[in-house]
Parts: sequence; structure tokens; C-alpha cells
Amino acid sequence: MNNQSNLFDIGVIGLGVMGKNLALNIADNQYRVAAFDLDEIKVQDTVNQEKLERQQYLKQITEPRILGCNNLSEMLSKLEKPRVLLLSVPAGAPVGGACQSLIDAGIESDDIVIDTGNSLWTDTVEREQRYADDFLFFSCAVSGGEVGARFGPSLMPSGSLKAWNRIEPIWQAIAAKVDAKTGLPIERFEPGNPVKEGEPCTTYIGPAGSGHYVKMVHNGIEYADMQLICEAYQLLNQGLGLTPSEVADVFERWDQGSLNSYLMQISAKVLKQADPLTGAPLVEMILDKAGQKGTGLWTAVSSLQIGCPAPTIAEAVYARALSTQKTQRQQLSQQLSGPSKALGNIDKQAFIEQLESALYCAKVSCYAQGFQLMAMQAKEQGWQLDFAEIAKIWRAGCIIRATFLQSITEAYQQDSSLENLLLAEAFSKALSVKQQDWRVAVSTAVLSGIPAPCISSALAYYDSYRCETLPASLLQGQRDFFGAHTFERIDKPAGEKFHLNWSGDLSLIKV
Ligand SMILES: NC(=O)C1=CN([C@@H]2O[C@H](COP(=O)(O)OP(=O)(O)OC[C@H]3O[C@@H](n4cnc5c(N)ncnc54)[C@H](OP(=O)(O)O)[C@@H]3O)[C@@H](O)[C@H]2O)C=CC1
Ligand SMILES: O=C(CO)[C@H](O)[C@H](O)COP(=O)(O)O
Repeated sequence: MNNQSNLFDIGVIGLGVMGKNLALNIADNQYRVAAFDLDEIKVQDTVNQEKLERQQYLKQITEPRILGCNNLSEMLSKLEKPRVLLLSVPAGAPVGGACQSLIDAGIESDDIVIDTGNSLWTDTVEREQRYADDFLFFSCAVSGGEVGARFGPSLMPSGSLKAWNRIEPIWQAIAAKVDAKTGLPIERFEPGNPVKEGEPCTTYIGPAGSGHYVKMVHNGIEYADMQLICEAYQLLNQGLGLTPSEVADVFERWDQGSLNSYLMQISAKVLKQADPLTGAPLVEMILDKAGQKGTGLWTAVSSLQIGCPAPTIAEAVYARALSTQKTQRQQLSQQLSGPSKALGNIDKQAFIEQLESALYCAKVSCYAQGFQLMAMQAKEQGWQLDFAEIAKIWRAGCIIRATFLQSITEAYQQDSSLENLLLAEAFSKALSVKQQDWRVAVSTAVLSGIPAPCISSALAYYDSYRCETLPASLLQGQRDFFGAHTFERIDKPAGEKFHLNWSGDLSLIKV
């Protein structure tokens, strides 16, 4: 890398929101980039942007750092061998399409192709095998959106260690950075002047598919975290009658404390924004139908398949789905009865503080769900995931970045085999102090008719884990009654199965 020849260090394929910005980030870190997109306007746009930034910020550099290519054969001819190619195309069929085009263009078996999109992790496992004779298929999930890609994303690489050893220096250079002492992001959004100091937010995650799985769960947590903030907004707005701008003020205050996060900050910015067309708060003009591209759904599906409770993540996916049924909601809002939604004569300041505690507790609960899910899948797949390292690389660059992740890092550094974050003393103590406020927030939402599916499902998760005895004993009785499905007894060794002769003499049979 950083070669002395006229050849380029890395090829970037797909120059949309992420690819263009990753290419500019790589160029800022002194690697020379060959760039290609099916859309030649995007190639030209990337080349022009590099030129503009170079002329504005890096006057001493005269040679273009990004070369626009007309096709993949041209790109391959311009790259140092063995070649490194970064794919930033939409997940699904386009990844396979780009890989096949690279084979057709003459890619060689020791070249490396890195899928940086939000691919389904099982597709990644399958692709590594499928292309084994054609090239080294590697994957690196990326989080951080447009700005992260440009100035430092969180990177979750997985697959062949040979490929990782080759690309690691580039990845460390382009990743977001964290101050090792404080755990806080070191941010600078200046073209030509990337952050070089601090700990890079990238670590080798494990075998093929593991990085995409970890990114998928990151997105599941992202869905839940976003929905929690939205529920707090509805409670403050419809419940307490605060304007969007007043809610933004509350969020800005919360951002100074344990709820500090990028999502809290951008939510305050969205709520403060006026609509350029009408002057009304923009949030009141945006249609309340949420989109989704699939990663939250995959997380919920995976949790169901593996039997790991992640109800708050699943509720966040359902909340988006329900939001899209606007016509039904309009009809039922006239038809179904319930309270008025206004919280009436309550101590507003006290409620805001209770809600802050509730949000903190619900957030711990949904991170506990996400980390437990990764742990269960890792066990199933034989991956050795390092959860302290995973929490570390989420402290900056990614969408769920928050100071809170420093506490998660410390919890896993103290006990790397922690089965559930709720067991970590720092969190269990904080939850014990705040849980009563959480209950007030949930019951207030329920009694006022304001839906808070994630805040309340997170509490049910917490309370379920607090229950030494659950009514699953009755459930086992029901199953045995109608289907002779058998049950274990509390006074007999695990694994011994019994059936009661419900339709006959009610005798107990050891099966
Ligand atoms: N946007 C975001 O915030 C984030 C996105 N991601 C993931 O990163 C990936 C890229 O996302 P994003 O940049 O937003 O997507 P975009 O749609 O903005 O860009 C993808 C680009 O790839 C091009 N493309 C598609 N197929 C090929 C091909 N065979 N050869 C060359 N170019 C091709 C598309 O061209 P055309 O439009 O002409 O088809 C398009 O310009 C996705 O998997 C996404 O889920 C990950 C993290 C954050
Ligand atoms: O991966 C991301 C951030 O981490 C993307 O922003 C993701 O595409 C957002 O997902 P959705 O469109 O489903 O909200």
C-alpha cells in the first residue's frame, strides 16, 4: 500500500452516499483510489469533489488522488496487485452482480473484494465460499452514514485473516477515533486533515458473516434507541404539551448527562428545524410513516430463530410497520375510545426527570438484548466475539455512538463472559435506583393513552428477568393437557419428563 508506482492502492465500486465519501476519506489518508460506478455522473461527481477539496485544502498536492474509471477492466488495470477492491453497492443482488462483473473483467484469485454494504450475514458466509476460486471475498460492515464515511466511520471487518492483514492499515487510518483516556470521540470534519490520533474504531470481528451479524444487531439497537427517543417526544409533546422546540431543549439537557448520544443530538436538531416551505416545525410537516431497509427486521427474526428475547428491538420494527398504516390509524382514531392523551395537572419538571430515568433504563435493557443476542449467535456459530472490543468500536463514528458505550466496554472488560448486561453491577445498581421512575413513565403513558411500546416492553424484559418464577409452569401444564407435550418437575432431575393422564385417571406417568 502507499506504493511508489503509478498504480493505485484501492478500487472503490459504487459511488453513492457511502462509496463516494469512503473514497474521499481513503484519499485524505494518502491512499490513491480508482473509482467506478454504473452511473458515470457519480464517477465524475466524485472526481470533481476530490479536485475541489484538493485545490481548497491541499494546495501542495497537484496530482489527482482519485481516478475515475469508465469500466471495471480499466479499474483492474490501474490497481497495484494483489488488488484491493471495496464494494459500496446496495445489499442483495447488486453485490452478486458486481462480483460477477469483476470476474468477467479478469479479477485474480489473490485479489481482495470487500463488501461494505449492509448485507445479510448468511449471504456473506455463502459468498465467501462461492467466490473462493475467483478472489478473496471479505466483508466490512460500516456505520456512520454520510458524514461518518467521509470523516471516520465505525468499521466491522470479518472473514479471511490474510485479507485483514493486508487492509488493516487503511482501515485504521480511515476509521473514527476515540480518546483512549476518556472514551470520547475525537472529531474533526475537515477535508484533507483526517484525525490521526486516538484509538481507531475498527477491530477484526471474526470469521465470515460475523461482522455483518454484529452490524445487523447494531442496527437493531439503533431502531430501538430511535424509537425510545420518539416515544419520549410523543409523551412530552402530546402529554405535557411541549412544543417541538421545547422538547429539543429537554433533549439537549439530557444529552449533557447519561443519555448523551449522537441520536439524542440529531433528534434535538430535527425538532428545532423549521420547515422551509411553511415555517412550521419541520417535524410537524413530515409524514408520520417510517421507512426501513431490513436490518432491524433481520435482527428481530434472528432473535426469534435463536430463542433470544429481544422484545424492544422487535417492538421498534413493529412500531415502524404500524406507522405505515396511516389510513387505518386515521379511521381508528375516530372509532376507538381511550383517554385524551394530555397528562393533565401533573408536575411537569418531575415527570421530565422520571422520563429521563425511564429512557436510561430502557436503553440499558435494549443494549442488554442486543449483546445477549450476539453472544447466543456467537455460541451457535463458534465465533469468539470480543464484546469489550465491539462496544469500544461503537463509541465513535457509528449511529448509536454514546458515552454510555464506555460503561458497556468497562462491563465486558471486567467480565468478558457476562451473559447479560443486566448482571453487570454498574448497570444493575443504576437500574435499581431508577426503576421506580421507569414504572411511573410507563404507567403514565398507559393511563394517558400514549403508546410507548419500546419503553414498556423494555420494562417487561427487565421484570421478566427479575422473576425467579414465571407462569411458564401453567403453560407447560396447558401444553401437556392438550397435546401430551410433557413437563419437567421442580423436584426431579432436569431432563426427566412427565405426563399427567388428563383425559383418564389423572395419574402421573414418567415418560
Ligand atoms: N446510507 C447510509 O447511511 C448507509 C448505508 N449503508 C450501506 O452501504 C451500501 C451503500 O449504501 P448507499 O451508499 O447509501 O447506497 P446508494 O444507493 O447511495 O449507492 C450505491 C451506488 O452503487 C451503484 N451500483 C449498484 N450496482 C453497481 C455495480 N454493479 N457496479 C458499480 N456501481 C453499482 C449504484 O448505482 P445506481 O444508482 O446507478 O444503481 C449507486 O450509485 C448499502 O448496502 C447500504 O445499506 C451502510 C451504512 C450507512
Ligand atoms: O446502517 C445504517 C446506519 O447504521 C443505515 O443508515 C441504515 O440503512 C438505516 O436503516 P433503515 O433505512 O432501515 O432505517
